[in-house]
Amino acid sequence: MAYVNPQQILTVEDLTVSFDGFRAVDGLNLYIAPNECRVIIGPNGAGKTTVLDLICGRTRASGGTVLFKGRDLLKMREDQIVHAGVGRKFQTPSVYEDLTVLENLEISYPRGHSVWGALAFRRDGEVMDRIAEIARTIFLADALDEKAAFLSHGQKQWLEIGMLLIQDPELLMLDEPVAGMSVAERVKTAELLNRIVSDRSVIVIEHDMKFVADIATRVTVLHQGKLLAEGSMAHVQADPKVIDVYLGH
Ligand SMILES: Nc1ncnc2c1ncn2[C@@H]1O[C@H](COP(=O)(O)OP(=O)(O)OP(=O)(O)O)[C@@H](O)[C@H]1O
Repeated sequence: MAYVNPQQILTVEDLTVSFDGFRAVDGLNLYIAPNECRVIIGPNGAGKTTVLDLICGRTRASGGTVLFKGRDLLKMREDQIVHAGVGRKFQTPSVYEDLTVLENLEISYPRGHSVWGALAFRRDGEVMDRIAEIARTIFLADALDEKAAFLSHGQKQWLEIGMLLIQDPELLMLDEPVAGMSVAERVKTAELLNRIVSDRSVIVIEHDMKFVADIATRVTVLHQGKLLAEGSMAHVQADPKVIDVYLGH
């Protein structure tokens, strides 16, 4: 059994992946605390999305360690990682357009792994209470019967976050969640993330620095697959290396 540091929910050490000899992520260390919102920033191609792909099992690492509550994620399949409590949202929203908000949340409700569990699923009180709670959290309580196709882009992003939240992940990873959102939607998304982080840790990849300032507990700056800087928003914003490769552009 690996040593579990209660100060960290996720321990990433010396994480490396090479694509045909090119190191997209190169010896990365990352330590995520419970109830932390960590924002990863950096120029295009820095390796940000690849880091999330490695943590969620979508891409296989060439080397290093990824421990989630002491469990070695690099030895687990993508579905096992989800089941262990790691949720991942990709950049483009992937909701079921033909289903209503309620149905999208309902099919995302965890109900065990067996086929029988899925078949025996009922809209019981517990499930409906949870759906109502999540719908309030994602600002869609009044849109439960709306088909997802008719939602705005921002609302689709929130719905997808809700589909992850209903599984109650202890670590939620979001890739550019406010891309394409209006200013008002960005403000509400920051409010949403600040609320949900009281029950879990969140890792967000983001380019909008106003949004980063609104949500980040700490900021990690990647450059060419390596850690360039880390700390509070004020700390990384004042770092000449960060200004040079990213913020100054
Ligand atoms: N499966 C892959 N095969 C080959 N190269 C890849 C693969 N995935 C990522 N890369 C390369 O790794 C580098 C890092 O890509 P990644 O998408 O992680 O960067 P990023 O920091 O998320 O960039 P952006 O801000 O543009 O999304 C890029 O040069 C990319 O082309």
